[in-house]
Amino acid sequence: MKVTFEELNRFLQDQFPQGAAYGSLQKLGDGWAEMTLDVDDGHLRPGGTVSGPVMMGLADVTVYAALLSKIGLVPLAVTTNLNINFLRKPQAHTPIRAKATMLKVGRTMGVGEVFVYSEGVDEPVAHSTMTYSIPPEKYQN
Ligand SMILES: CC(C)(COP(=O)(O)OP(=O)(O)OC[C@H]1O[C@@H](n2cnc3c(N)ncnc32)[C@H](O)[C@@H]1OP(=O)(O)O)[C@@H](O)C(=O)NCCC(=O)NCCSC(=O)Cc1ccccc1
Repeated sequence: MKVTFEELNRFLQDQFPQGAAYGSLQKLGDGWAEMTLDVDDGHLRPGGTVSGPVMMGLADVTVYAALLSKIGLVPLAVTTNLNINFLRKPQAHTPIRAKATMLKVGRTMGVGEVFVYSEGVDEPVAHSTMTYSIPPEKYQN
């Protein structure tokens, strides 16, 4: 593991303070991460359900966290592909939780998957796969 929970949390707070709107880091392991988001009125769409971009944003930053656990604090690692299936309707005003796992991390790219859950419901509300591009060393800081 290239970074601890505390180091990554500090990095996110310093470099990406607006990221709190996407979710907050809860757990970090070697190649995996969990983040949650407290759902409020601003996250809802017509019909009173959590909007797709909200779930997608949480999924994206959770894979970012899982990737950084493997490669260290690399700000310019960027998403180049994201597929998502919205599987079930999340509960309104109930936190959503994302659990991301890296499937492969190479020199130039990382592939991860993430499940999104609505708290209190066992089955996932969304599933996403993502590819991140890892910059060459000269662009890593
Ligand atoms: C850069 C690249 C991924 C690849 O470029 P291409 O031209 O296809 O390939 P090329 O190899 O020619 O490279 C050209 C030059 O670029 C440099 N280089 C720099 N960085 C990288 C890198 N990472 N990967 C690779 N290269 C990198 C590289 O060294 C080279 O420099 P050089 O000519 O040798 O000196 C491009 O397709 C792109 O930017 N796509 C859009 C991605 C995007 O916007 N995603 C969404 C926002 S992120 C998000 O939302 C998630 C999030 C949000 C918030 C918080 C957490 C997570």
